[in-house]
Amino acid sequence: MQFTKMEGAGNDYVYIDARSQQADWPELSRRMSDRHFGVGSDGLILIADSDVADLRMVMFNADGSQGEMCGNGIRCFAKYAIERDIAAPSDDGLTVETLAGIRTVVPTYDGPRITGARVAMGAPILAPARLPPPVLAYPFTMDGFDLPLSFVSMGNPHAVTFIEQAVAGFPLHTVGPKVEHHPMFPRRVNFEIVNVDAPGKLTARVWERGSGETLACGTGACAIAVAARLSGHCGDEVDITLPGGTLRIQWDGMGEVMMEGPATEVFTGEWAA
Ligand SMILES: N[C@H](CCC[C@H](N)C(=O)O)C(=O)O
Repeated sequence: MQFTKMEGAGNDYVYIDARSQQADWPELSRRMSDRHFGVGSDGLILIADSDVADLRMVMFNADGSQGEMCGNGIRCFAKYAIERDIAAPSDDGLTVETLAGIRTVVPTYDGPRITGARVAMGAPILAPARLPPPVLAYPFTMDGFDLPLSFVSMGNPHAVTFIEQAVAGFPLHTVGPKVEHHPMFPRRVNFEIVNVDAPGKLTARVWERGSGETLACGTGACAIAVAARLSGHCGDEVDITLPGGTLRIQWDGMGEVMMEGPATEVFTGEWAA
């Protein structure tokens, strides 16, 4: 089975054209994501046909669970589809059906090559089930750390915390899974820790639901930007520096969140297992 490895700000996925083939995709994501016995990736992304958009993106985390949306992934998805003439973007961009809704991706070019994209990521959802929105700085502690949480959904759930301690030294690999699996989050949660370096300049790390720490998270960066603006840490535009790269996010406090970032094809291969 042919696959293509791509990454957006270091958040790397295996891409497979599934329009005319079927497989046990959750199991394949688990096996292909393994960084020793498989290809090595944060998960699997399928190109599929859609009745309501140019194409449909189906996304699986490394543990085989399905994510509603993937911000870094959708930029690479658009590059994959356009460069292989699977779909042609209109002047408004490529429309992609996801479980979070239809998203529009506008590719950015360096000559003939697509090197990134600008994505309309939808409006944030601030109302978790049983708490009055917006939920900012919800009192929460874990392993002795004070981690006031802001809840933001971009179609997938995020819990964002702003901390004084440098995120680089935070024990994310011990605290992250405990937040991801906390009973407060019946569908688990993506967990972001953030430093406010300066107005409009944030540094963050992400523990992703179903994949562990990734080098970047597109929906997570959007959730961070929304929580930061609502908390007074930034205005309408913010650069979020993650271990794998920097994503530029814009949100005017009302409409859709806009995300800009890179998209890179690394290699193609044949899955033999
Ligand atoms: N782990 C996420 C899906 C991938 C999101 C992330 N890689 C992105 O770029 O948005 C979830 O289960 O909601």
